[in-house]
Formats: sequence, C-alpha cells, structure tokens
Amino acid sequence: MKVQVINILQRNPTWLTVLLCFILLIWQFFATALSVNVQIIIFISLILLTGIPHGALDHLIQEAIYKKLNKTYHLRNFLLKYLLIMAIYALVWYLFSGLSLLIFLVISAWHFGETDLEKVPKGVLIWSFTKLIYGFYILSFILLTHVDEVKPIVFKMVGTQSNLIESWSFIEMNVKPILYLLGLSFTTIFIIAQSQYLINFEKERMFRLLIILVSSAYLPLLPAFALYFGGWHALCAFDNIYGYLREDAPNLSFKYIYLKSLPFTILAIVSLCVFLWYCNVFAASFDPFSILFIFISLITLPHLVITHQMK
Ligand SMILES: CC1=C(/C=C/C(C)=C/C=C/C(C)=C/C=O)C(C)(C)CCC1
Repeated sequence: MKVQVINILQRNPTWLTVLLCFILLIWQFFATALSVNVQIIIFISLILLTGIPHGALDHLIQEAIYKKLNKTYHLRNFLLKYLLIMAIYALVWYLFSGLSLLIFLVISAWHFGETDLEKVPKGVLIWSFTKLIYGFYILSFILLTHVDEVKPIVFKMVGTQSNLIESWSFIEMNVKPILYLLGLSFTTIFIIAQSQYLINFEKERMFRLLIILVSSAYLPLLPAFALYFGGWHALCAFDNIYGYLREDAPNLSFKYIYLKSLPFTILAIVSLCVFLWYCNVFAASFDPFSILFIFISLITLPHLVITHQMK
C-alpha cells in the first residue's frame, strides 16, 4: 500500500498539490483564515522549490535542442541571449509599463497553454488557438476570483494610469460575464479542435487540475497562484522537460536534472534579491510583490522563447 502511494506520487506529484489544497481548505474552514505569514510561506516555498527551478533548466533544453540540430552549444552565448532578452524587456517595462503588463499576460497565457496541453500538435492552427484561450481562461480564473487582491499589485506595477482605471472598473463590474464568456469560448474551440484533430486527454489529470483551480478560488491570492504555478504548471513543465531530455539520454535521473537546475535557481534568487533591494532604494513607491512579478515576467520571456522550441 505504502509502495503504491509512493509510486502514484512519483508518477504524478501534482497529487501532493491536491493534498495541500485540501489541507489548506480544511484549515481555513475549521480553524482560522490563513494568516498573511502562512500565505507568504506557502507562496515563497512553492516558487523556490518548483517555480524558479523549472525555468532554471533552460540551459539544458537549449543544449539538447542544439544537439538535435547538430549545432555547437556555448553556455556563454546562451547566457548573453537570455540576458539581452531580459534587458530589452526591462527597458520596455521602464518606458511602457501598461504595454509590458499586457505582454506579460499574453505570453503567460500562451505558456500555460503550451505546457499544460503538451500533447497538442504544434503547427495546427486551431489547437494553437485553443492553447491560448485555455491559458487565458486559467489566468483569468485565478486573477478574477481574487480581483480585490490583484488590484493593488497591478496598480503598483503600472502606476495609476487613467486607461487602466477605466479598464479595471469595467473588469471589476463584469467578473462573472468575462469568466463565463472565456469558459464558453474555450469549450467551443476545444470541441471544434477535437473534431478536427482528436487528442486523448487523461481524465484523471484534468480532474486534478479542476480540484486545484476550484480550491484556489476559495484561498487567498498568494497561495492560490502558488498552487497553480508551483504545484501544477512547474511540475507539468518538469515532466515535459524530463521527457524531452531523456529522448537523447534515457538514463538521466530526475534527481540529476533537479540538481542541474540549482546553479541557475540560486543565480535567479540572488538577482531577485538585488532587484528588490535596488527598487526599495531607488523606486518612488515600493511593493515587494509588484517587483517580484515584474522580475518573474523578465525571466518568463526568454524561458518561453526556449521552451517553445522543444518539439
Ligand atoms: C498572479 C498575479 C499576476 C500575474 C502573474 C503571472 C501572469 C505569472 C506568470 C508566470 C509565468 C508564465 C511563469 C513561467 O514560467 C499579476 C497580474 C502580475 C499581478 C497580480 C498577481
């Protein structure tokens, strides 16, 4: 029995996330509301344990892609390209914060769709569109079920611009219709895509995601986002990357690739701390979560460019 449970968790570690959802919901229901400290601990733990490490494998992915293409891989060139993309995006954030946030939301939606629906064939237009709508739905669900908590973070990220205030009041007043419309659009396009190119989705996997999403709606924003991002998206991404790297090196162990992510995880954490310190000293108004999300956006763009090349 014990061995069976360990096997299931090893094959599908997202069951642990489901378990965590139940623990948090029960705690919240029977004991007290989750304190801010507990929320922050859950958020930071998941971001550090899986969120950042899944992106810290990009150098291995790039190396594997180059190997398949018979191209020579240089870590130095990889790092330069990565940092250049981040620097350009940071400049765009500095000059046009509203546009940058929009870019972040669109690429995140695309990235969530691409990772979660990894079985979907690349280059089939209807499925590409389905992935995007799927990502938008997931992201909107998490953000719009926490609209009051999202608001101050977003306003600190982009400043109080009049067009943002207008769009925000529209969103605030239409949370339910927006979610219904997106849900309906996703269902419709999913059915059309399935009728054109049938894909067999694991029902049990979809059930796990559903539990995580529904639970997230009843939890505060930080644990809600961390449960999806660290407890679902990053774990699925790890699985995809592991499978991709094993195509050329079947003996690769999961422990080995996790350890390989550590140097860049540590580098990312140190850079984040420097970034937080810099913004605290030099920015007019400072909110650590806004800065953290801007930092996540900066590392997401090159990460997406690399993971998109995995076939
Ligand atoms: C939760 C949240 C936000 C969105 C975060 C997103 C979109 C994260 C995407 C991360 C990705 C795609 C990482 C890739 O590995 C906002 C609106 C910025 C601020 C309010 C809280």
